[in-house]
Amino acid sequence: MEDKLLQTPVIPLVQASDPEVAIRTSKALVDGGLDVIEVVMRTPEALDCMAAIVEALPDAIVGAGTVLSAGQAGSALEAGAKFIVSPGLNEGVVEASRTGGVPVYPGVNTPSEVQTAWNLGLRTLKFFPAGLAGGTPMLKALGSVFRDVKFIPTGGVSASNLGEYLAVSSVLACGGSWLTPADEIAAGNYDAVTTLAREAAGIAQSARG
Ligand SMILES: O=C(O)C(=O)C[C@H](O)[C@H](O)COP(=O)(O)O
Repeated sequence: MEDKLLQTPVIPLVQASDPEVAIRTSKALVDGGLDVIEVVMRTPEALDCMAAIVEALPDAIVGAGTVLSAGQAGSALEAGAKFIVSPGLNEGVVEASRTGGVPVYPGVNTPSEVQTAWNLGLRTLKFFPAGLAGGTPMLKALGSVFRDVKFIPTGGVSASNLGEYLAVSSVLACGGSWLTPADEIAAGNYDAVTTLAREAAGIAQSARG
C-alpha cells in the first residue's frame, strides 16, 4: 500500500449514495491516473457503493474513510476495504483494522495524538484537518521530532497546494475531495473528474520526480 502511495501519492475521496455513480466517479479517477480511492462512510449507501467499486474496478485499491468505530471498520472490511481511514484516533478502529490485516490511517494533528498513535505501533498517520491544523509548517514541526512517522495530509488540500505538501519530506501522500466535485458529478460530467485527477497526478509527478 505504501509503495503504491509513493508511486501515486494522491488519494481522492468518493462520497456517493448510488453505486452506479460511485463506479463512474471511480472509473473517471482511474482514467486520470489515480487508483487508490477512499470511499467515505458518510451516506447510508456507502458500503454498497464501496462493494460495487471493488467489484467493478478490481485493479483499484479501494478503502474506507470516515470510519468512526470498530464496528464500522468491520463492516467496511466485509465490503472489501483494503485500508481504513479515520478523522481521529480510536484504538478500537486500529485493532479492528489490524485484525482484518489492512493498513489503518487515523487522523491526528497534535504532538500528543502522534505520540499516542506511535505507541500503538503506527508509523503512517493522517494529518487532519491539514489546513486548519497548521499546514506545512506544522507538518515540518511534527516531522522534526517524530522522525520515523509519515503523514497523509487531508482537509483543505487542493491542486493549488498539493505540490507544497508533497515537498515536505514526512508527507507520504495527500487526500481530498477536490478531485470529486459534487456539482460536476451531479451534472454527469465525469470528464471533469478525470481532468482533475490527471492534473493532480501531474503535480505529484513534478513534486516527486
Ligand atoms: O473522514 C475521513 O476519514 C477523511 O479522510 C476526511 C477527509 O480527508 C476530509 O474530509 C477531506 O477534506 P476536504 O478535501 O477538505 O474536503
